[in-house]
Amino acid sequence: MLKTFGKYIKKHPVVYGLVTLFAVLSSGLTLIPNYIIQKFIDAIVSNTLTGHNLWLYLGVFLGSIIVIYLVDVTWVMMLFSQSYRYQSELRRTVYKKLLNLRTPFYERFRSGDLMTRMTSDIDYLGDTIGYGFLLIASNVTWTLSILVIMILTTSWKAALVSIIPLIFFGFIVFKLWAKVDVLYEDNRDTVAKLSNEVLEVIDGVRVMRAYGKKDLEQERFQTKTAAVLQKANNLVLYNGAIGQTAKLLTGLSTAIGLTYSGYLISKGEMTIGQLISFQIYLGMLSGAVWGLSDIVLVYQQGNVSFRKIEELLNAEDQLEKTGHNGIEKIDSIDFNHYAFQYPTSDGVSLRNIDFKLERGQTLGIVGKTGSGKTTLIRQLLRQYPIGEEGAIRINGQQIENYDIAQLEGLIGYVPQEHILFSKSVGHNIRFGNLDADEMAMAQAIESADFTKDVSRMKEGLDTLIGEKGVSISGGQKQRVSIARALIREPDLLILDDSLSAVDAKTERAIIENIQDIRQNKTNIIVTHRLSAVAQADQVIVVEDGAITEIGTPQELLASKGWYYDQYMTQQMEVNEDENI
Ligand SMILES: Nc1ncnc2c1ncn2[C@@H]1O[C@H](COP(=O)(O)OP(=O)(O)OP(=O)(O)O)[C@@H](O)[C@H]1O
Repeated sequence: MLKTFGKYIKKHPVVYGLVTLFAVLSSGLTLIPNYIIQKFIDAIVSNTLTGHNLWLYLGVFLGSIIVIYLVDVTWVMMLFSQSYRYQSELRRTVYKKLLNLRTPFYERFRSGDLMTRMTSDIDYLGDTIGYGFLLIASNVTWTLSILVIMILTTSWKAALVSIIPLIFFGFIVFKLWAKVDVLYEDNRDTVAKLSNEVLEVIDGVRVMRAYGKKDLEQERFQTKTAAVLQKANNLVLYNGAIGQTAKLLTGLSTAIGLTYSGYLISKGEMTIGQLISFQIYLGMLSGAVWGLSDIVLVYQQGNVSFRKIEELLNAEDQLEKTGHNGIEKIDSIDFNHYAFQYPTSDGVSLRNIDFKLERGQTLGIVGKTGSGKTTLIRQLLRQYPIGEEGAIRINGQQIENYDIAQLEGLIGYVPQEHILFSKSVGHNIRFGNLDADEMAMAQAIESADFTKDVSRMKEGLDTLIGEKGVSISGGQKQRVSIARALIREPDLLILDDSLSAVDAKTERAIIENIQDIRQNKTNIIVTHRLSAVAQADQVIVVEDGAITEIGTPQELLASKGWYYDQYMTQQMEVNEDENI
């Protein structure tokens, strides 16, 4: 951490140079009022105080206080505004990293943990570089200045005797160093787990209520907060122990100093003014040492957060690096005896996948739940490392050779779980193509069969849809997501079970619109409802990660396999529905 901070400080030499200069200046100036008090008392005791001297002392005293105030305000302001700048720069860097990481990374890190890193950890780091620098700059220079002035203007013997307990305090703090680090990490991790719990509960609050688990969840939460409290108490115990030890030892230091000073006065080696001044210095020294002990806590807290942020910044998503070949359009997609296994899985999830899709064609992917349909789609989206067996080729070249961002730019993907932002309906659709004009918006909305829904909304496209689209229906969410993909006019459109929440008639209308407006573009439709792929050029049936049937819908019907059985069952269901 210190190395990284050092680099940052070197990058801003003017700010930190001035801050250090002002801190040293302030420490030096802070000693002036005390020195004036010493002079003033000695003048009274020795009966040498004149009116001129009195005004002089008062002037210097007040003047130094004002200058100290101005110097302190300036350097503390400079220091903290720089540490806020550090926080915001770091937050931007971490955010950029998060945007670049892919699925395997997000399977390893939980949302609550990531939130804690983005918020408290970055805050702590900002505090460390700000408050930590302040503690070092002011307390170290202050401690040294006080010691020097004590030795020079009061009694070096009394000064040396009095600092013995303070040296002992430094030793205790050093011993507790490692323990405090462990406690901080423990405490922080428990808080991160709790944040995760809160996020999950908020997400699933409706399910929880529906299952009558509110009280149970409350109890579980209480247990977790009790654990957080326990960890916090451990920390408080150590923090308190350090603080109280500091108080005890500084008290001891004062007592030793006072006794020894009394002895020196009786021997005529110290004046009353020096004694009072010495005691004030000793009080200041105790404060400075107390501040130095705070450095340990600030450092340890910052260090724990630093490790968490470093872990994020160094994280890999286990994906190969992006290729460098550019790609402007997708003319063909070719899976060649391709196999894939999830990094976290024991078994193979796709085996011997072999098919070819030409530009302008529509491919239907069907099969039982959990058979591997989404897994197959994820390969085209490069969400996971490419499997070691076989190949995926686009326009005849291995997919991994292409620049991922360019490839992503050619694909419009509508996932199973609809991710909507808590903004307006219009914003969510336009997100697919920020340059789209009103005509393109209207066209995409019409093709997604969403025009009527918009006209029924009081605020039209400006209707706010709340977090995760809470204020619109499941079918509406699906159609907003489809409109968002269509407005992009992608070379390849992938609908991953994206029509499950709309009725058969709406589904038919959307599929017809898509085929109509997307001539000469490629579509992949993953579905459980076979009617959605009845017009596809090619359909594959996936079972247990392998293609078991492939052909046109008519060919699959004729071969009387799974597709045929499923088709007949679904036809019967449709007939029953129509008869009701
Ligand atoms: N991230 C993952 N890590 C490990 N295994 C996974 C992961 N995602 C899915 N799987 C496994 O891969 C298999 C295929 O899952 P997939 O989601 O591709 O099925 P699917 O055919 O799309 O199912 P559904 O029709 O229910 O959406 C399942 O056995 C599933 O448990």
